Amino acid sequence: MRPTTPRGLALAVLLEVDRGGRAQLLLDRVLDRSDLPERDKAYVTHLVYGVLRRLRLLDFLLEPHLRAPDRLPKEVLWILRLGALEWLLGKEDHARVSPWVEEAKARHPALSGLVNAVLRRLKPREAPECVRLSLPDWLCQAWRGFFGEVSFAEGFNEPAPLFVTAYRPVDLRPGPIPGSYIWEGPKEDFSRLGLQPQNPASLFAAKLLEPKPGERVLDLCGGAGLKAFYLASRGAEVVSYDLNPRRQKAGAKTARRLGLKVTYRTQDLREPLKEKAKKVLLDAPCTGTGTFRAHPELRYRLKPEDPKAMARLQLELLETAAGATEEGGVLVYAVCSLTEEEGKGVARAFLERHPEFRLEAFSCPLSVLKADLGVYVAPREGLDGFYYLRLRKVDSKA
Ligand SMILES: C[S@@+](CC[C@H](N)C(=O)[O-])C[C@H]1O[C@@H](n2cnc3c(N)ncnc32)[C@H](O)[C@@H]1O
Repeated sequence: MRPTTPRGLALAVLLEVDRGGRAQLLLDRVLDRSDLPERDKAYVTHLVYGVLRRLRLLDFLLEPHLRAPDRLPKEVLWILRLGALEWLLGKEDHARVSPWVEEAKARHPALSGLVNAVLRRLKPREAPECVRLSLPDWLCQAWRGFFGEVSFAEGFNEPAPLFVTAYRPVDLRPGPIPGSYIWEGPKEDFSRLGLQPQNPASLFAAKLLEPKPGERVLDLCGGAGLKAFYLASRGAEVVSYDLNPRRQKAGAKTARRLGLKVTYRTQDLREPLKEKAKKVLLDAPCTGTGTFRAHPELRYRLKPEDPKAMARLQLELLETAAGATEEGGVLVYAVCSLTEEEGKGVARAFLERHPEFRLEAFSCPLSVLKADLGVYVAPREGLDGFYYLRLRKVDSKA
Protein backbone atom coordinates (compact mmCIF):
# COMPACT_ATOMS: atom_id res chain seq x y z
CA MET A 1 0.00 0.00 0.00
CA ARG A 2 1.30 3.44 -0.94
CA PRO A 3 1.63 5.83 2.01
CA THR A 4 -0.60 8.88 1.87
CA THR A 5 0.09 10.62 5.20
CA PRO A 6 2.91 13.23 5.40
CA ARG A 7 4.92 11.07 7.82
CA GLY A 8 4.42 7.96 5.70
CA LEU A 9 5.48 9.83 2.55
CA ALA A 10 8.58 11.26 4.23
CA LEU A 11 9.55 7.79 5.40
CA ALA A 12 9.02 6.30 1.94
CA VAL A 13 11.22 8.98 0.35
CA LEU A 14 13.97 8.46 2.93
CA LEU A 15 13.95 4.70 2.36
CA GLU A 16 14.40 5.35 -1.38
CA VAL A 17 17.26 7.76 -0.65
CA ASP A 18 18.79 5.02 1.50
CA ARG A 19 18.67 2.74 -1.57
CA GLY A 20 20.61 5.33 -3.60
CA GLY A 21 17.86 7.68 -4.83
CA ARG A 22 18.13 11.47 -4.98
CA ALA A 23 16.03 13.30 -2.41
CA GLN A 24 15.09 16.25 -4.59
CA LEU A 25 13.89 14.14 -7.51
CA LEU A 26 12.03 11.71 -5.26
CA LEU A 27 10.33 14.49 -3.32
CA ASP A 28 9.26 16.30 -6.48
CA ARG A 29 7.78 13.09 -7.85
CA VAL A 30 5.97 12.10 -4.66
CA LEU A 31 4.58 15.57 -3.99
CA ASP A 32 3.46 16.14 -7.60
CA ARG A 33 1.39 12.96 -7.37
CA SER A 34 -0.05 13.71 -3.93
CA ASP A 35 -3.35 15.45 -3.14
CA LEU A 36 -2.13 16.65 0.26
CA PRO A 37 -2.69 20.31 1.11
CA GLU A 38 0.34 22.61 0.63
CA ARG A 39 0.94 22.77 4.39
CA ASP A 40 1.30 18.99 4.59
CA LYS A 41 3.52 18.92 1.52
CA ALA A 42 5.75 21.48 3.21
CA TYR A 43 5.88 19.23 6.28
CA VAL A 44 7.02 16.24 4.16
CA THR A 45 9.78 18.40 2.65
CA HIS A 46 10.77 19.69 6.08
CA LEU A 47 11.06 16.13 7.43
CA VAL A 48 13.05 14.72 4.50
CA TYR A 49 15.49 17.60 4.21
CA GLY A 50 15.68 18.05 7.97
CA VAL A 51 16.74 14.45 8.56
CA LEU A 52 19.20 14.30 5.67
CA ARG A 53 20.83 17.61 6.58
CA ARG A 54 21.39 16.48 10.18
CA LEU A 55 21.83 12.76 9.71
CA ARG A 56 25.21 12.42 11.44
CA LEU A 57 24.06 14.48 14.39
CA LEU A 58 20.80 12.52 14.71
CA ASP A 59 22.67 9.20 14.73
CA PHE A 60 25.03 10.63 17.35
CA LEU A 61 22.04 11.59 19.54
CA LEU A 62 20.44 8.16 19.10
CA GLU A 63 23.68 6.23 19.66
CA PRO A 64 23.58 5.97 23.52
CA HIS A 65 20.07 4.49 23.31
CA LEU A 66 20.57 1.82 20.64
CA ARG A 67 22.64 -1.31 21.10
CA ALA A 68 22.92 -2.30 17.44
CA PRO A 69 21.38 0.32 15.13
CA ASP A 70 22.74 -1.53 12.07
CA ARG A 71 20.62 -4.56 12.92
CA LEU A 72 17.36 -2.61 13.14
CA PRO A 73 15.01 -2.80 10.16
CA LYS A 74 15.66 0.26 7.97
CA GLU A 75 12.12 1.53 8.46
CA VAL A 76 12.56 1.60 12.23
CA LEU A 77 15.93 3.31 12.01
CA TRP A 78 14.52 6.09 9.79
CA ILE A 79 11.48 6.45 12.06
CA LEU A 80 13.85 6.95 14.99
CA ARG A 81 15.82 9.54 13.04
CA LEU A 82 12.61 11.37 12.11
CA GLY A 83 11.44 11.35 15.72
CA ALA A 84 14.88 12.53 16.87
CA LEU A 85 14.75 15.39 14.36
CA GLU A 86 11.49 16.64 15.82
CA TRP A 87 12.96 16.35 19.32
CA LEU A 88 16.01 18.34 18.20
CA LEU A 89 13.79 21.03 16.73
CA GLY A 90 11.92 21.33 20.00
CA LYS A 91 8.55 19.73 19.22
CA GLU A 92 6.54 18.89 22.35
CA ASP A 93 6.66 15.23 23.48
CA HIS A 94 2.93 14.64 23.08
CA ALA A 95 2.99 15.82 19.46
CA ARG A 96 6.17 14.07 18.40
CA VAL A 97 6.41 10.63 20.07
CA SER A 98 3.10 8.89 19.50
CA PRO A 99 2.78 9.66 15.74
CA TRP A 100 6.15 7.97 15.16
CA VAL A 101 5.24 5.08 17.46
CA GLU A 102 2.12 4.62 15.32
CA GLU A 103 4.25 4.56 12.16
CA ALA A 104 6.43 1.88 13.77
CA LYS A 105 3.38 -0.13 14.93
CA ALA A 106 2.03 -0.22 11.37
CA ARG A 107 5.30 -1.69 10.08
CA HIS A 108 7.11 -3.49 12.89
CA PRO A 109 4.69 -3.77 15.84
CA ALA A 110 7.22 -5.65 17.97
CA LEU A 111 9.60 -2.68 17.82
CA SER A 112 7.10 0.08 18.56
CA GLY A 113 7.94 -0.12 22.29
CA LEU A 114 11.60 0.46 21.51
CA VAL A 115 10.71 3.50 19.35
CA ASN A 116 8.58 4.88 22.18
CA ALA A 117 11.30 4.35 24.80
CA VAL A 118 14.14 5.77 22.71
CA LEU A 119 12.25 8.86 21.58
CA ARG A 120 11.29 9.65 25.16
CA ARG A 121 14.82 9.16 26.49
CA LEU A 122 16.66 11.49 24.11
CA LYS A 123 18.93 13.96 25.88
CA PRO A 124 21.15 16.84 24.75
CA ARG A 125 24.66 15.63 23.94
CA GLU A 126 27.70 17.78 23.08
CA ALA A 127 28.75 16.83 19.55
CA PRO A 128 32.11 17.52 17.87
CA GLU A 129 31.78 20.26 15.23
CA CYS A 130 31.97 17.94 12.19
CA VAL A 131 29.22 15.76 13.68
CA ARG A 132 27.10 18.78 14.58
CA LEU A 133 27.40 19.97 10.99
CA SER A 134 26.70 16.43 9.74
CA LEU A 135 29.74 16.45 7.48
CA PRO A 136 32.00 13.48 6.75
CA ASP A 137 35.25 13.88 8.73
CA TRP A 138 37.50 13.87 5.65
CA LEU A 139 35.66 16.82 4.07
CA CYS A 140 35.20 18.70 7.32
CA GLN A 141 38.94 18.49 8.00
CA ALA A 142 39.87 19.40 4.43
CA TRP A 143 37.64 22.50 4.68
CA ARG A 144 39.14 23.49 8.03
CA GLY A 145 42.62 23.20 6.53
CA PHE A 146 41.77 25.20 3.41
CA PHE A 147 39.32 27.82 4.66
CA GLY A 148 40.63 28.02 8.25
CA GLU A 149 37.22 27.17 9.71
CA VAL A 150 34.11 25.27 8.78
CA SER A 151 31.25 27.20 10.37
CA PHE A 152 30.11 28.34 6.91
CA ALA A 153 28.69 24.81 6.53
CA GLU A 154 25.92 25.78 9.00
CA GLY A 155 24.42 27.46 5.94
CA PHE A 156 23.71 24.07 4.35
CA ASN A 157 21.31 23.27 7.17
CA GLU A 158 19.31 26.46 6.88
CA PRO A 159 16.20 26.45 4.73
CA ALA A 160 16.51 28.58 1.59
CA PRO A 161 14.00 30.59 -0.39
CA LEU A 162 13.16 29.48 -3.91
CA PHE A 163 15.17 31.79 -6.16
CA VAL A 164 14.06 32.44 -9.71
CA THR A 165 15.69 34.36 -12.54
CA ALA A 166 13.15 36.56 -14.32
CA TYR A 167 13.14 37.00 -18.08
CA ARG A 168 10.10 39.29 -17.98
CA PRO A 169 9.23 42.20 -15.71
CA VAL A 170 7.91 40.80 -12.44
CA ASP A 171 6.56 42.04 -9.15
CA LEU A 172 8.52 39.76 -6.79
CA ARG A 173 10.85 40.27 -3.85
CA PRO A 174 14.36 40.86 -5.26
CA GLY A 175 17.14 38.35 -4.63
CA PRO A 176 20.78 39.27 -3.86
CA ILE A 177 21.75 40.19 -7.45
CA PRO A 178 19.85 41.92 -10.27
CA GLY A 179 17.62 39.56 -12.24
CA SER A 180 17.26 37.18 -9.30
CA TYR A 181 14.01 37.12 -7.29
CA ILE A 182 12.40 35.13 -4.49
CA TRP A 183 9.35 33.02 -5.25
CA GLU A 184 7.06 32.77 -2.24
CA GLY A 185 4.01 30.88 -3.56
CA PRO A 186 3.46 27.21 -4.34
CA LYS A 187 5.32 25.66 -7.26
CA GLU A 188 4.17 26.93 -10.65
CA ASP A 189 4.65 26.42 -14.33
CA PHE A 190 7.62 28.80 -14.11
CA SER A 191 8.66 29.09 -17.76
CA ARG A 192 5.08 30.13 -18.67
CA LEU A 193 5.61 33.08 -16.31
CA GLY A 194 9.00 33.93 -17.84
CA LEU A 195 10.81 32.58 -14.79
CA GLN A 196 13.55 30.01 -14.30
CA PRO A 197 14.31 28.53 -10.87
CA GLN A 198 18.01 29.21 -10.39
CA ASN A 199 20.31 29.87 -7.48
CA PRO A 200 21.80 33.40 -7.61
CA ALA A 201 25.29 31.92 -7.29
CA SER A 202 24.67 30.01 -10.51
CA LEU A 203 23.32 33.12 -12.25
CA PHE A 204 26.41 35.07 -11.20
CA ALA A 205 28.69 32.65 -13.10
CA ALA A 206 26.94 33.67 -16.34
CA LYS A 207 27.00 37.36 -15.39
CA LEU A 208 30.78 37.21 -14.93
CA LEU A 209 31.13 36.72 -18.67
CA GLU A 210 29.57 40.19 -19.25
CA PRO A 211 27.89 39.19 -22.51
CA LYS A 212 27.12 41.98 -25.00
CA PRO A 213 24.37 42.10 -27.65
CA GLY A 214 25.40 40.33 -30.83
CA GLU A 215 28.52 38.79 -29.23
CA ARG A 216 29.18 35.09 -29.84
CA VAL A 217 29.33 33.10 -26.61
CA LEU A 218 30.16 29.45 -26.02
CA ASP A 219 28.39 27.87 -23.05
CA LEU A 220 30.43 24.72 -22.35
CA CYS A 221 28.92 21.96 -20.23
CA GLY A 222 25.74 23.91 -20.65
CA GLY A 223 23.46 21.04 -19.56
CA ALA A 224 19.85 22.17 -19.80
CA GLY A 225 21.16 25.70 -20.30
CA LEU A 226 20.33 27.70 -17.18
CA LYS A 227 23.32 29.95 -17.77
CA ALA A 228 22.74 30.00 -21.52
CA PHE A 229 19.29 31.53 -20.89
CA TYR A 230 20.81 34.52 -19.14
CA LEU A 231 23.49 34.95 -21.82
CA ALA A 232 20.85 34.82 -24.59
CA SER A 233 18.64 37.28 -22.70
CA ARG A 234 21.49 39.85 -22.95
CA GLY A 235 21.34 39.55 -26.74
CA ALA A 236 24.40 37.29 -27.10
CA GLU A 237 24.47 34.62 -29.79
CA VAL A 238 24.79 31.53 -27.61
CA VAL A 239 25.97 28.07 -28.60
CA SER A 240 25.57 25.61 -25.73
CA TYR A 241 27.60 22.40 -25.72
CA ASP A 242 27.05 19.33 -23.55
CA LEU A 243 27.52 15.59 -23.62
CA ASN A 244 23.95 14.89 -22.61
CA PRO A 245 21.36 15.32 -25.39
CA ARG A 246 18.46 14.63 -23.01
CA ARG A 247 19.34 17.66 -20.90
CA GLN A 248 19.81 19.74 -23.99
CA LYS A 249 16.40 18.73 -25.33
CA ALA A 250 14.80 19.85 -22.07
CA GLY A 251 16.82 23.07 -22.27
CA ALA A 252 15.70 23.77 -25.84
CA LYS A 253 12.08 23.39 -24.76
CA THR A 254 12.49 25.82 -21.84
CA ALA A 255 14.39 28.31 -24.03
CA ARG A 256 11.48 28.33 -26.49
CA ARG A 257 9.00 28.90 -23.67
CA LEU A 258 11.09 31.75 -22.32
CA GLY A 259 11.32 33.24 -25.82
CA LEU A 260 15.14 32.92 -25.90
CA LYS A 261 17.34 31.72 -28.74
CA VAL A 262 20.04 29.17 -27.82
CA THR A 263 21.75 26.81 -30.27
CA TYR A 264 22.52 23.39 -28.77
CA ARG A 265 25.35 21.13 -29.94
CA THR A 266 26.14 17.74 -28.43
CA GLN A 267 29.82 16.87 -27.96
CA ASP A 268 32.24 15.29 -25.54
CA LEU A 269 34.24 18.34 -24.52
CA ARG A 270 37.34 16.34 -23.73
CA GLU A 271 37.76 16.64 -27.50
CA PRO A 272 38.72 20.01 -29.02
CA LEU A 273 35.99 22.25 -30.42
CA LYS A 274 35.78 23.24 -34.04
CA GLU A 275 34.82 26.83 -33.25
CA LYS A 276 36.04 29.74 -31.17
CA ALA A 277 34.49 32.77 -29.50
CA LYS A 278 35.50 35.93 -27.61
CA LYS A 279 33.52 34.78 -24.57
CA VAL A 280 33.61 31.23 -23.23
CA LEU A 281 31.94 29.87 -20.11
CA LEU A 282 32.88 26.47 -18.68
CA ASP A 283 30.43 25.39 -15.97
CA ALA A 284 32.23 22.15 -15.29
CA PRO A 285 30.86 18.95 -13.77
CA CYS A 286 31.98 18.77 -10.13
CA THR A 287 31.54 16.99 -6.82
CA GLY A 288 28.73 19.41 -5.92
CA THR A 289 30.09 20.14 -2.44
CA GLY A 290 28.54 23.61 -2.67
CA THR A 291 25.05 22.20 -3.13
CA PHE A 292 24.57 20.19 0.07
CA ARG A 293 21.52 22.28 0.98
CA ALA A 294 19.56 21.16 -2.08
CA HIS A 295 21.23 17.74 -2.25
CA PRO A 296 21.84 16.86 1.41
CA GLU A 297 22.48 13.16 0.80
CA LEU A 298 25.44 13.88 -1.47
CA ARG A 299 27.81 14.53 1.45
CA TYR A 300 27.44 10.94 2.69
CA ARG A 301 28.10 9.50 -0.78
CA LEU A 302 31.23 11.38 -1.78
CA LYS A 303 34.58 9.70 -1.27
CA PRO A 304 37.82 11.43 -0.22
CA GLU A 305 39.39 10.71 -3.61
CA ASP A 306 36.51 12.28 -5.60
CA PRO A 307 37.66 15.94 -5.65
CA LYS A 308 41.06 14.98 -7.11
CA ALA A 309 39.51 12.74 -9.76
CA MET A 310 37.01 15.46 -10.68
CA ALA A 311 39.80 18.06 -10.91
CA ARG A 312 41.53 15.91 -13.54
CA LEU A 313 38.38 15.95 -15.71
CA GLN A 314 37.89 19.68 -15.08
CA LEU A 315 41.43 20.42 -16.30
CA GLU A 316 40.80 18.41 -19.47
CA LEU A 317 37.61 20.37 -20.12
CA LEU A 318 39.41 23.63 -19.37
CA GLU A 319 41.98 22.74 -22.06
CA THR A 320 39.13 22.54 -24.59
CA ALA A 321 37.66 25.81 -23.32
CA ALA A 322 41.08 27.51 -23.58
CA GLY A 323 41.50 26.33 -27.16
CA ALA A 324 38.06 27.72 -28.00
CA THR A 325 38.80 31.21 -26.59
CA GLU A 326 39.86 33.84 -29.12
CA GLU A 327 42.85 36.05 -28.40
CA GLY A 328 41.77 38.97 -26.23
CA GLY A 329 38.74 36.96 -25.15
CA VAL A 330 37.42 36.03 -21.71
CA LEU A 331 37.16 32.54 -20.27
CA VAL A 332 35.08 31.97 -17.12
CA TYR A 333 35.44 28.70 -15.22
CA ALA A 334 32.83 27.90 -12.56
CA VAL A 335 31.96 24.93 -10.35
CA CYS A 336 29.31 24.51 -7.66
CA SER A 337 31.95 23.01 -5.40
CA LEU A 338 34.03 24.30 -2.51
CA THR A 339 36.99 21.96 -2.57
CA GLU A 340 40.54 23.26 -2.98
CA GLU A 341 41.23 20.73 -5.74
CA GLU A 342 38.36 21.76 -8.02
CA GLY A 343 38.84 25.50 -7.55
CA LYS A 344 42.22 26.93 -6.69
CA GLY A 345 43.98 23.65 -7.58
CA VAL A 346 42.55 23.63 -11.11
CA ALA A 347 43.32 27.35 -11.53
CA ARG A 348 46.94 26.92 -10.42
CA ALA A 349 47.59 23.90 -12.64
CA PHE A 350 45.96 25.61 -15.63
CA LEU A 351 47.86 28.90 -15.24
CA GLU A 352 51.17 27.04 -14.91
CA ARG A 353 50.56 25.43 -18.28
CA HIS A 354 49.03 28.48 -19.98
CA PRO A 355 51.10 31.66 -19.78
CA GLU A 356 48.86 33.09 -22.52
CA PHE A 357 46.07 33.46 -19.94
CA ARG A 358 45.98 36.11 -17.23
CA LEU A 359 43.87 36.07 -14.12
CA GLU A 360 41.21 38.82 -14.18
CA ALA A 361 40.05 40.37 -10.92
CA PHE A 362 36.33 41.01 -10.45
CA SER A 363 34.15 42.18 -7.63
CA CYS A 364 31.73 39.65 -6.24
CA PRO A 365 28.48 40.95 -4.71
CA LEU A 366 27.83 37.62 -2.97
CA SER A 367 29.28 36.63 0.40
CA VAL A 368 32.90 35.66 -0.29
CA LEU A 369 34.35 32.73 1.62
CA LYS A 370 37.86 32.98 0.18
CA ALA A 371 39.45 34.94 -2.65
CA ASP A 372 42.69 33.37 -3.80
CA LEU A 373 43.18 32.59 -7.51
CA GLY A 374 39.46 33.03 -8.10
CA VAL A 375 36.63 33.43 -5.64
CA TYR A 376 34.76 30.96 -3.44
CA VAL A 377 31.22 31.99 -2.48
CA ALA A 378 29.88 30.97 0.95
CA PRO A 379 26.79 28.75 1.07
CA ARG A 380 24.95 31.27 3.26
CA GLU A 381 21.50 32.88 3.03
CA GLY A 382 20.26 30.33 0.55
CA LEU A 383 23.20 30.62 -1.83
CA ASP A 384 24.92 27.56 -3.21
CA GLY A 385 28.65 27.43 -2.61
CA PHE A 386 30.48 28.22 -5.87
CA TYR A 387 33.95 28.84 -7.20
CA TYR A 388 34.56 31.32 -10.06
CA LEU A 389 37.67 32.04 -12.06
CA ARG A 390 37.86 34.71 -14.77
CA LEU A 391 40.72 34.59 -17.26
CA ARG A 392 41.73 36.64 -20.28
CA LYS A 393 43.66 35.21 -23.22
CA VAL A 394 46.27 37.87 -23.70
CA ASP A 395 48.67 36.41 -26.25
CA SER A 396 48.23 33.02 -27.88
CA LYS A 397 51.98 32.90 -28.80
CA ALA A 398 53.24 33.44 -25.24
C1 LIG B 1 27.37 21.67 -13.66
S1 LIG B 1 26.51 20.82 -14.89
C2 LIG B 1 26.07 22.12 -15.99
C3 LIG B 1 24.90 22.97 -15.61
C4 LIG B 1 24.53 23.98 -16.65
N1 LIG B 1 25.65 24.76 -17.10
C5 LIG B 1 23.44 24.90 -16.14
O1 LIG B 1 23.75 26.03 -15.74
O2 LIG B 1 22.29 24.49 -16.18
C6 LIG B 1 27.80 20.03 -15.78
C7 LIG B 1 27.44 19.48 -17.12
O3 LIG B 1 28.61 18.92 -17.69
C8 LIG B 1 28.22 17.91 -18.60
N2 LIG B 1 29.40 17.09 -18.91
C9 LIG B 1 30.06 16.22 -18.09
N3 LIG B 1 31.12 15.68 -18.73
C10 LIG B 1 31.14 16.22 -19.97
C11 LIG B 1 31.99 16.05 -21.11
N4 LIG B 1 33.03 15.22 -21.09
N5 LIG B 1 31.69 16.75 -22.23
C12 LIG B 1 30.63 17.59 -22.26
N6 LIG B 1 29.80 17.78 -21.22
C13 LIG B 1 30.04 17.11 -20.09
C14 LIG B 1 27.10 17.21 -17.87
O4 LIG B 1 26.25 16.55 -18.80
C15 LIG B 1 26.39 18.39 -17.16
O5 LIG B 1 25.29 18.84 -17.91
